Amino acid sequence: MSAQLPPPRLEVRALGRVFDGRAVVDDVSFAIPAGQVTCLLGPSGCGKSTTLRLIAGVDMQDTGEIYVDGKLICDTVFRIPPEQRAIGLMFQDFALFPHLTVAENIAFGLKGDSAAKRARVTELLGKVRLTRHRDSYPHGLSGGEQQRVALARALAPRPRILLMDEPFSGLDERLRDDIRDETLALLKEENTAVLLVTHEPHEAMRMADEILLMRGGKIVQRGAPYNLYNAPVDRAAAAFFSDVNVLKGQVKDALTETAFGDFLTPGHADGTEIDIVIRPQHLKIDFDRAGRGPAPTPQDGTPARGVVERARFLGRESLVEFRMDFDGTILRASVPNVFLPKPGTPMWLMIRRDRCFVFPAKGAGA
Ligand SMILES: Nc1ncnc2c1ncn2[C@@H]1O[C@H](COP(=O)(O)OP(=O)(O)OP(=O)(O)O)[C@@H](O)[C@H]1O
Repeated sequence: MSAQLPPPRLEVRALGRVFDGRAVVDDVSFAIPAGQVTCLLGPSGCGKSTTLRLIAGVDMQDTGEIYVDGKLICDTVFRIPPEQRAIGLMFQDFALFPHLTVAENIAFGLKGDSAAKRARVTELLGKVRLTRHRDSYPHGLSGGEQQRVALARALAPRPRILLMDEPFSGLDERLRDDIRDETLALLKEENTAVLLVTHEPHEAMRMADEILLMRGGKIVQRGAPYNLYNAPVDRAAAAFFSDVNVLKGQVKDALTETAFGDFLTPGHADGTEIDIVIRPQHLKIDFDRAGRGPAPTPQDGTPARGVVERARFLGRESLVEFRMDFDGTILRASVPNVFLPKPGTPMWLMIRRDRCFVFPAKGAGA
């Protein structure tokens, strides 16, 4: 007999919320199993926090259902109140109780006998490395320490699901990556199902098992970070994760001609406007040899000449902007380490064909 998979910890089906006649959350469906971190990623105003609020039960959807461990907790008529949903919450401002000690803050949502409560608080204090701050008050702690108290408090009652709304945005930029990594390790240890809302692609890439990319109330793409970065559904999805260059062209006989050679664009009618999208790190640069550039290759197509407009050192890499001879377009190339050619220097660019994304210009998603 085959073992049956448990239902997902959290499942939402066709969730919708309308404000002032506008669908702010529009047909959103997803599921999160135990131990998985899912990031709801998107620009400001796309409906991330509203989705979280519906799941938390502080707002009610107009359409759709929410399930925890396969049990319906809310549809448009039936609704389990927020405090009975076994859902933990953690927000940007941490919302610690200032008049309670660290241990009392962590114990706040715990039920049961006091020995069990004390044991759970002691366990979590150890896990978030705050044992020596047990009797301190929140105002005496650093931002990172306060974040760890908030995390411990949210996890203390062993919620089935933890909802996190921009939980790192109030922290010092230099600390954030370490705190993200520590938080992720603890979430995995506790085997929690996590829905984390963020507008930062870097954070989603670092934290998520699965990313739900949201735009205009809808999930436009979902998948592992690698897949979203390397196979975006449209130009806006590509541009959400990094700066991009866009070459424009028009389909003729299943090909799109550009200054970098022809691209195969099958399945598009003649005359369709095409965007060829390429990230700056996938441009190759070569020197100009008396007006000549490198030979074309199947991988990189035809080189095109440009002139350095400006070059900046950004730490790990240098960003060089070129004004291209073919039509004055500016293209940006990212080069590891220090590469700072002088403005006006002629150079040749090639684009890595295997790293280009081809989209019809209509429906660019922007
Ligand atoms: N109670 C409300 N009444 C009317 N409009 C609302 C309400 N709550 C949210 N909105 C609108 O819904 C849209 C989505 O808001 P939401 O807070 O979910 O976005 P978000 O993606 O979380 O953005 P941010 O990262 O800026 O918080 C916004 O245009 C917002 O103004």
